[in-house]
Amino acid sequence: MPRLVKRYFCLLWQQRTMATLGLLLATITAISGIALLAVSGWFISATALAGLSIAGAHSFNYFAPGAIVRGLSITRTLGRYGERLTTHEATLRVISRLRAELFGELAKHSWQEQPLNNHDASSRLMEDIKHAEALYLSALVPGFVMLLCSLLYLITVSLFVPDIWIWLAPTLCIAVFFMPWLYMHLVLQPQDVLHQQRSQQWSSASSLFNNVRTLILFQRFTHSTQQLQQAASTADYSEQQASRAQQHVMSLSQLILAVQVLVMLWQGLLALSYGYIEGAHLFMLLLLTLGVQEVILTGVNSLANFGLGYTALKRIDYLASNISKKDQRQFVSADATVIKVTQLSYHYPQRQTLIIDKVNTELSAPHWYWITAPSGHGKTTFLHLLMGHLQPSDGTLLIEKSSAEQIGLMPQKIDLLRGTLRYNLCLHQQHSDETLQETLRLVELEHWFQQLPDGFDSWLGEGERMLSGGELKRLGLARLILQDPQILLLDEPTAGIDQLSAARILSKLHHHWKGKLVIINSHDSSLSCSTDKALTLNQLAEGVSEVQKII
Ligand SMILES: Nc1ncnc2c1ncn2[C@@H]1O[C@H](COP(=O)(O)OP(=O)(O)OP(=O)(O)O)[C@@H](O)[C@H]1O
Repeated sequence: MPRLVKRYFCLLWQQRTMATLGLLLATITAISGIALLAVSGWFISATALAGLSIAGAHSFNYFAPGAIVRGLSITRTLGRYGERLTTHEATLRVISRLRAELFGELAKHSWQEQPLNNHDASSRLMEDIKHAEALYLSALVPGFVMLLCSLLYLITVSLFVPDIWIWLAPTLCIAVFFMPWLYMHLVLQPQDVLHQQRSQQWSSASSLFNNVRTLILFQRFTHSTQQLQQAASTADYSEQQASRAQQHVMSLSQLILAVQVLVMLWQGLLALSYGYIEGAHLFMLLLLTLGVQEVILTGVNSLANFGLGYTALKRIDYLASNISKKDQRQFVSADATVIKVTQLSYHYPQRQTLIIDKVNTELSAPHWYWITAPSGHGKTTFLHLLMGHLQPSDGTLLIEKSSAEQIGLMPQKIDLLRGTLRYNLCLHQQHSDETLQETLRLVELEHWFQQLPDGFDSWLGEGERMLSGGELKRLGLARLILQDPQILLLDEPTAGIDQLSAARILSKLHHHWKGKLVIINSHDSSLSCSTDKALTLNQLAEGVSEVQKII
């Protein structure tokens, strides 16, 4: 059994009192509903028969059945309220724990390795979580009620008409087991595929709208809209198929239930002709059959929902167990900050070729290392391995006299958060205005800062004040300066900044980060200082690379 399925039932077990009470009340509600229909039907027909003669009308006991009908009606109402309270409470408790655990696991996801954050994948995930959460409320409760009511129905009718269960059991089994299976395969699974198609369509449409200008510029707009239309008509066709299948399955269900009523009527009439039962009882049994069928019709979806929920949990489990890799970097105490890389190899899960292959090197503070290599040769990948965002396929990364918190990365692409400049610089940390001003001076953003209307409280981001490419890089550097880690990893820190400014900023940072270990990915090693060291990532053969210390 998949780990998450076990975990789900474990969480449900923790709420067993509430969940069992919910099941019990749901069963009581359903049974009293069915009984109400049957007894009131019998009561009406028995009263009518009694009313045919004066003696019968006088001798008939109206009070007992009347009280039973009233009692059943009250039980059903109370049961329904109680059931809602308990089942919803239990579901809420299980869901909140399950969601917290799932999102906790997903937070460990290595976004570099699997692009889970794209619309298709996240929409699929949300749909799966929804199906999984519906397990108790939409599958277990109605499924349990359906099975129990069907069993009690068989026992009850057999008490009145012996051996009738032999005739009714096959149709009941088809309605209870085969129809949910059919419903899942013909209706729910195509609907699942449809959800995928619609979400792909949505992401293509949003990509189209976001890139209208580029597409028009390259004269590909008409082509893209045609593709979108094609995707839309495929999804429309799937939707038609799914709704047609749903109609067919529902008609088949009705047919099976009609057969069940006919079997009941046929066997009941036979029993009546042999004098085993009275007419009023036969009428009651027929109403009982109709009542049970209502429960079965709701239950059919529930067993199908169970299948969907189970598959969804299995899928999330697979995802979670494949993404939460343990940090393989080893941190040891020592006198100096050193990174020892031994036989380090890495390949992205989607690709078989190694991006980094058996790399051996030692990088120590207080030095600046410049990694230069042609584009696409794994420089960024190497930094993400050092940062712990990616885990090595092979080899070891030993980091001496430092901890995971003491390693900071300035990524190639600097994201601007929609918020104030202070928020964008501090990222939820506290720094005085003097420190922020000093930092802006280091990255030469002080002139830009002076033009801001509200100083550090000026809003930045889409629709507000945007920064140029070079200014964004400086903001990224400023964030790292404020974070102040022991080991600094800089990915293209000066791209987009003019050479003179870049040289000035780096010279200031050399002074500011004195004593630290700095590793830079850059295509412009001419900016390096005479004391810096260079590393080249040489691609030796297809997919084979090596870090080589050349100075
Ligand atoms: N998330 C990913 N999934 C699969 N392959 C990837 C992923 N990220 C990068 N790659 C591939 O790994 C290789 C190395 O990429 P990387 O970004 O490390 O190169 P780089 O040397 O930093 O390039 P650049 O100088 O252009 O920034 C490239 O061929 C790239 O296509």
